[in-house]
Amino acid sequence: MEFATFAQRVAAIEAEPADLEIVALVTELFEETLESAPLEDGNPCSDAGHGTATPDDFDTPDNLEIVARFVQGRVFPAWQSRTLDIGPSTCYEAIARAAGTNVRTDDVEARLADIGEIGEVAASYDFGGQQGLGAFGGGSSSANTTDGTDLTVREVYETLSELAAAEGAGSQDRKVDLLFGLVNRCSSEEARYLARLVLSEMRIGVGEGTVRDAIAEAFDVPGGEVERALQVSNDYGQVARVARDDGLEGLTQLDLAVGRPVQAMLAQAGTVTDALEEWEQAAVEWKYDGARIQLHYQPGTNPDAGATEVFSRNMEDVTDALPEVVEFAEETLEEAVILDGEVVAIDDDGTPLPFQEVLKRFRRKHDVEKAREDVTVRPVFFDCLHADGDDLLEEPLTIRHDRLEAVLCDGDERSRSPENVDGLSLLWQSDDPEKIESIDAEALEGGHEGIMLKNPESTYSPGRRGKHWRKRKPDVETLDCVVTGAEWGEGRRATFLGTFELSVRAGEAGDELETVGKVATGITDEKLEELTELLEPHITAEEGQEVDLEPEVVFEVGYEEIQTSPTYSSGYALRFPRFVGVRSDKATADADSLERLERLRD
Ligand SMILES: Nc1ncnc2c1ncn2[C@@H]1O[C@H](COP(=O)(O)OP(=O)(O)OP(=O)(O)O)[C@@H](O)[C@H]1O
Repeated sequence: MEFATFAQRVAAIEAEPADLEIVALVTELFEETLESAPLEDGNPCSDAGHGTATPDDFDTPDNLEIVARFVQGRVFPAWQSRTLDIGPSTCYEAIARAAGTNVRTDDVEARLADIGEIGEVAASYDFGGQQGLGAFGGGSSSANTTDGTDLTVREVYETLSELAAAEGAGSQDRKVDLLFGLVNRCSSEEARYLARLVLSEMRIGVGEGTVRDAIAEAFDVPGGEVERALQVSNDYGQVARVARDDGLEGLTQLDLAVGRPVQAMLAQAGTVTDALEEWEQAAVEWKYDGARIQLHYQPGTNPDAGATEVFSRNMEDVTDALPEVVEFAEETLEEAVILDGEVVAIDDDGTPLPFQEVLKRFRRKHDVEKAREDVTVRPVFFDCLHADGDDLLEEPLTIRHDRLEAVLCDGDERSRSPENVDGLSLLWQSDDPEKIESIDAEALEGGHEGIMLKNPESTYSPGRRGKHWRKRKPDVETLDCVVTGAEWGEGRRATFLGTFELSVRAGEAGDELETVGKVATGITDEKLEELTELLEPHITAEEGQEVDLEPEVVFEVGYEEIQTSPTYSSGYALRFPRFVGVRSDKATADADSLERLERLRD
């Protein structure tokens, strides 16, 4: 499929306001991939991610798989840790180079400050005159060869894969060269969507539900089964291809794979009364104050050679940052498992430390051993999604928990009481509010955050913030907001960013951002320096003291009240917002939504 055709279809989708029509247009787009040229042989690119995923995951993607991801603004499957790792400046530089010898990166940035959206900026240049300069980029990629043929979605995918693989010295130059090679072959319209794709800003209103419905429609398979297949595979491309090639039967055979992370099940805020009203009994667990982890363990042929991978709740690979978790897995586990849990920082006595301590370790890439000396972590597991070939998502919580307990203690230890099983989160079942209150008090006393109330009968729903898991914390609710702008301080604080603009997710697909306020209180000078260091690389435009920021960093903020307000684009404002911390374990997609803000207001 030509990239120009893709850009044209996507433009029509973007212009369409009605949800049902959008599904119809995405369905047509998927059907159209069938008519486009079949796979070229000998394609050098591999879809391999890492670890122990099944061979299915290593297939070379075809047009449908690529398009099913591109249309959602993704290049690679959600479960892969692979990223393009392109900052906005790389993209601006490639656009400037392709736009002509007299266009500089500054010009692109100036247009962005003016227009406010990178797609529109890219589309405002004419790249046609540069066709003969393809070799300029010096890359070997097909995108850099200018044989006069039109750019295809496959070439875009291959070049972006090559770009993602660039590492080490000179890799940034290589990325610019490769991207330049692509932009150079684009029409203005193609450049619009290419720029948005590489900066993860597709935002055409196509959410996960739209793609699910379009796959069901295009290949005549039940939506429910598509949904299940998406949950276990976490790959829209693969599910679309299987639905097309093997229909319903193929979809039902898609299973979890050790090494391929699954989206985490999430919780709502809740009370004991609500839980007991809805369920006969509640499963009660401590709410550990750490960071969510998903552990994948595959035993090796020799007992010491098991493969362990640890993922964050964003499915990022955090294995290297958490050697204690790897050691725990190697010492404790014997069968292939996928476990869901929390990694908690502890002091020398094993008492839990506050959440901010875990973050010092969580995504660390350098000096892990040194950091380990300063902060010790330990894993606690509360769910088992897969054990020894059995997928357990459809099993009730109590069965999954029993399996978890069995996995965490070997044969001899089975008789031990659960309290003594290392790494096991305890679970009590009760219909007695007083008993639950006493578990809560015990949790708080033990340094935990509160309790979780879970429906004992509930299945595991990846990616869902449903009613079956409720969290009960003594604090008032906080909001996790995306930082979309900031202001340089004054006087003593002139070199620090000081006031931070906060936004929540909005729109049908949750991929738009609307502002809700600015936070400036609750931040020490030391913290401001740290935040400036964190945010400065994400500045996209500056005017006077104000800066625009790429939406990459999530702040947890407290507030006294949510008011309606014409000042911010969401229509609401946080009253007395207060900085609580950086949620470095969260991506923009995990930030709170306008819908939640409205719910909290009620
Ligand atoms: N026993 C437990 N069962 C499930 N989740 C737990 C448990 N103990 C701690 N947690 C943590 O609590 C989180 C559930 O709350 P929620 O889904 O709202 O996540 P969140 O947005 O990170 O919320 P919060 O800021 O309250 O942690 C889980 O993601 C997990 O990290």
